[in-house]
Amino acid sequence: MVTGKEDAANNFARGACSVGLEVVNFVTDSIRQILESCDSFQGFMVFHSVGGGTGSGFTAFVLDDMLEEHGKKCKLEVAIYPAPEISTVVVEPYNAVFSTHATMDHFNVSFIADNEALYRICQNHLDIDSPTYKNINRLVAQAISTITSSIRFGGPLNVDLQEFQTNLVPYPKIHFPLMAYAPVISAKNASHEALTVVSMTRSCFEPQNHMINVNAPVRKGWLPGDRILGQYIACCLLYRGNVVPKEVNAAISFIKNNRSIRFVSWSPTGFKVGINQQRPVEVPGGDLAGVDKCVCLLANTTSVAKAWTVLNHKFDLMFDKMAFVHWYEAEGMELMEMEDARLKRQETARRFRLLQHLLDKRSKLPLNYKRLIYLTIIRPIWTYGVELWGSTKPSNSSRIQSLQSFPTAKRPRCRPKRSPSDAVEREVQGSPGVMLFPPQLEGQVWFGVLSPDCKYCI
Ligand SMILES: Nc1nc2c(ncn2[C@@H]2O[C@H](COP(=O)(O)OP(=O)(O)OP(=O)(O)O)[C@@H](O)[C@H]2O)c(=O)[nH]1
Repeated sequence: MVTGKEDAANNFARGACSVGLEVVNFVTDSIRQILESCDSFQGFMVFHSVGGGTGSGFTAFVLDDMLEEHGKKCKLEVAIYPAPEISTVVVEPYNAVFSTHATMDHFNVSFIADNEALYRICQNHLDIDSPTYKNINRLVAQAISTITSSIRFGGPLNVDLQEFQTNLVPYPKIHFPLMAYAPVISAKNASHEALTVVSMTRSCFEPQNHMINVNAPVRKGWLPGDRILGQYIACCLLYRGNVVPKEVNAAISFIKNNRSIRFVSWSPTGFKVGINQQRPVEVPGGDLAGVDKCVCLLANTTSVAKAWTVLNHKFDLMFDKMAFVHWYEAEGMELMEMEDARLKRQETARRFRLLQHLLDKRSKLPLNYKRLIYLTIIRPIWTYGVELWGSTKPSNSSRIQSLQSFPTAKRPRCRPKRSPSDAVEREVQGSPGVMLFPPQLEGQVWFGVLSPDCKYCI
């Protein structure tokens, strides 16, 4: 354990440059010593908040230092993000944006939570009027314990750390899944609750049980005309305790058939499941009741863009007036760096929003915008392979593969009757007679006019 008396005064730059510099060697040496004593070192799990100076700046600094040695190891992050309404630090938006900018390339998966959502869960389910950090930390700890249980105990369907990233991250940098945990029941109500796998799973998908608040109202002017409806891209359901695969399958089909829970159309399997037979353990005398089973949901959903929209807006309000910027400059940060961080953050939020528009069937997005999405996101994935294919049926992958190798060069004016790009094409074909060709056509997207007598045209 490394401790110190001086803090970073809520300043990312102080944690990342001046004060951080004094202790970074001591910290990295301690980490190295721990790693040397590991039998089977899988990767790092980093827990921090991004609102203050130490959690944001110093974490980024230490990670930079460790990168050379352990660049290939899996790095997971559990981060406390600024909540939309409650805030304990004025410069929180700066620290959060700089921290995300600095660590975006280091972390493979970032599980995000915010204190507002955690307070709400404690109030609604544990009947605590004024939750403290102890209450909310215990709740988050239960979820993290479920995530790591497969490393510590055996089970019929174990999930290791590497598998999270493969299953949860469909595109580079879209790696911010939300967390939900069930059951959250207070010790005094435990005897009244009937606990089934279906009910637990369903409650994880209810937005009010998510550990990040994505339901905050988007205020007028923040994102004109942009209604962010969450669509699940990929989910990990990690069960613990007295759970059998048959019950899990029933719960998943219940979720899939529930019309209020929306999934993207292009992720056919959508669920990664882990089952561990070790029952959850409660803190003696704690708020959470002891139960014989639990589930933790990790879900990559487009609704997370809402959280960033709120954060970016707050950042812009201050940065446009250059408010508080001198504190960061005084600690060695340059204005260019700050501007760069803002742009990178906006870019990530934009990518999430693009996906949302593309996937919403009622989308009125202009054709050129959809084409841009196809070019920048979808096509590279199809061309260079996507990790989610690992979980598709072999028959499906060979079909996708064969369609990718379709000798389109011979018929550059037509497309196959059925192609993996159907969903995209349906969206893109906003106007009659316009169509999109498969990605192999000399690195270009082709638009052409349908030929009525061509057997490859629909
Ligand atoms: N969930 C949770 N949030 C916390 C806890 N401690 C602090 N926070 C939140 O984390 C954010 C930053 O907290 P600080 O403790 O000021 O940050 P720090 O990383 O220590 O940075 P400096 O104080 O500037 O060195 C605030 O929004 C707090 O509300 C905790 O124990 N649990």
